[in-house]
Amino acid sequence: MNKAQLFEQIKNKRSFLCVGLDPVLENIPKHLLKYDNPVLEFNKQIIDATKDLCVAYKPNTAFFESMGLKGWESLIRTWEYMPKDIFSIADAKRGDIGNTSAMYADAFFNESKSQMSFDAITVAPYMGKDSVGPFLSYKDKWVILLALTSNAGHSDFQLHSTPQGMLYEEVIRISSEWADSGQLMYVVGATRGAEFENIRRLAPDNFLLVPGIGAQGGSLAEVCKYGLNKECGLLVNSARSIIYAGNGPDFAEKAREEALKLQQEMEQILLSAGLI
Ligand SMILES: O=C(O)c1cc(=O)[nH]c(=O)n1[C@@H]1O[C@H](COP(=O)(O)O)[C@@H](O)[C@H]1O
Repeated sequence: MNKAQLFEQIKNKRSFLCVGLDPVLENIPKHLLKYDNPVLEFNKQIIDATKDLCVAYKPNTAFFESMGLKGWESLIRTWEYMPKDIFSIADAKRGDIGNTSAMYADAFFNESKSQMSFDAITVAPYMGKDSVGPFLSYKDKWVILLALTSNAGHSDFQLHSTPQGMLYEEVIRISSEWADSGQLMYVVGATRGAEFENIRRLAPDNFLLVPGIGAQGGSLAEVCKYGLNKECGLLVNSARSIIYAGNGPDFAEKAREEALKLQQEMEQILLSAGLI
């Protein structure tokens, strides 16, 4: 999916919500345990309940990898089940020397090898251009580079001063020479609302993947104040606050109610900004 198609979807659905699919077997409703693959059933029902309200799904691969063979199967089947007009993000946070990154890229982009072909993957920038390049060589796919993350530990490295500015600013400045805003997005945590003005100066046209709304306490209004651009430019992710809104037989309806609240808030923001 290209940038224009993503923006079209945002306008049509009046939403820039990304639903995080981070299933934990112990937390999913007990009545699903009778299914052969409870995690897959959980994901399918969440997708059915939210697909008209969100523009992206982001399974975090850790939640699948931790379940071994069955987990990989759940990830593949979940990807297959996602409507293909919805942006799909493999939140895998990969990055290694070039020939290894090429294998990671195949793992999430090359359907003929791995049975999955996500639209985007999250990538750690730490190892530099030759580690990110193999992901970018898939020209119709997106790389979402970690810039300023939502966790407390972001200050350990990302806020360190360099002669040119903070390290996360360098990540954005340097990486923006590797690909344009049609292929490169950045992760910026919602918990860093005040930094969005600065980030938009460095990356005016890139989409930003913004996790940290909901369970981590980030504010949608604060993110949007400076984060919106002329093509919306934001994919705001929430996982736990949506997928675990309920844990009884009506969990999917509860998830929908939470997603709807966010979609309605987003609709007002898009209207106020004159984007719809
Ligand atoms: O890359 C990410 O998605 C990510 C980056 C970041 O800085 N913070 C962050 O929370 N995430 C992911 O976003 C999701 C947040 O989930 P909730 O806090 O449950 O909404 C998890 O899958 C995290 O791994």
